[in-house]
Amino acid sequence: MTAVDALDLTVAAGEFVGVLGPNGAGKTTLLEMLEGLRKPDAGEVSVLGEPAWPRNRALQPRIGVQLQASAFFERLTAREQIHTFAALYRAPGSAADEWLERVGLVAKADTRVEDLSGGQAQRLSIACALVHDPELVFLDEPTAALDPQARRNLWDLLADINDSGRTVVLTTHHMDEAETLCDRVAIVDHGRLLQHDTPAALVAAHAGGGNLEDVFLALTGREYRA
Ligand SMILES: Nc1ncnc2c1ncn2[C@@H]1O[C@H](COP(=O)(O)OP(=O)(O)OP(=O)(O)O)[C@@H](O)[C@H]1O
Repeated sequence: MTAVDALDLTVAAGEFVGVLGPNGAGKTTLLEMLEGLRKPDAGEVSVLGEPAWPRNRALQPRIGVQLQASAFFERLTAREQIHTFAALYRAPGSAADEWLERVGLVAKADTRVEDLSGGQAQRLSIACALVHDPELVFLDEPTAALDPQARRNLWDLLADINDSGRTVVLTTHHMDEAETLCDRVAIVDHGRLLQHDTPAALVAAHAGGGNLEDVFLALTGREYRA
C-alpha cells in the first residue's frame, strides 16, 4: 500500500508545524522519512538543506527525534538513560540533569526505564530527543500519554524551544494543542496533504465560527480508518 503519496510540504527555519491526520493517515511514515529512517519510493526529502536518505550522519547532531515507540537502552535508570543519550551526542552531563528537571523526572532519576509509567517514559524520551539542543526537532505524538499537568508543561517547554529559534515539527491528535502551538498545520489523509496553513486561516476558510477540530472533520470526514 502507499502510506504517503505526493506530499509536498516545506517547513521554514524557526517554524512550529503540526502534522494532523486520522489514524493511519501516514504521519509517522512521513516523519520517519524526514528523520532518515525510511526510504521514500520516489521523490526527495531534504532536511536542513541535505538529503535525508541515505541516512545522513552529519544531520544527526542537528536534529532531535522522538518516536512514538520510544527505544530505551534496557535496564538503565532514567538518569543513566539520558546521560547515555547526552554522551552519544557529545552534550554535557549537566544538560542531561537539566533536562531531567525540565520534564519533571528528578524524583524518578533512579528508576529503571521499564518501571516508569507510560507518561513518565514519554517525558524521558522527549528529554532524550532534546538533550543535545538540536536546531530541528521531530516529535511523534509527544503528548499522547501525558496527564494535563505534563501536557501543559510540555507545551511551555516546546514554545520556549521554538522561541529560541529552534524548528519544531510534531504530530498530534489534539486539535487544541495544534491551535495553541503551531504557526502552521498540515492536514494529511490517505498519505496526501489536504491543506496547510495557519490554524486561523484554516478555521476561517473551512469552519467559520468553529475551531480546528471542525476543520479537521470537515476535511477528513467521520469514518473510522482501517
Ligand atoms: N511497515 C509497514 N508495512 C505495511 N504497512 C505499513 C507499515 N508501516 C505503516 N504502514 C501502514 O501505512 C499507513 C500509515 O501509517 P502511519 O503509521 O504513518 O499512520 P499515522 O498517520 O502515523 O497513524 P496514527 O495516527 O494511528 O499514529 C497505515 O495504514 C499503516 O498500516
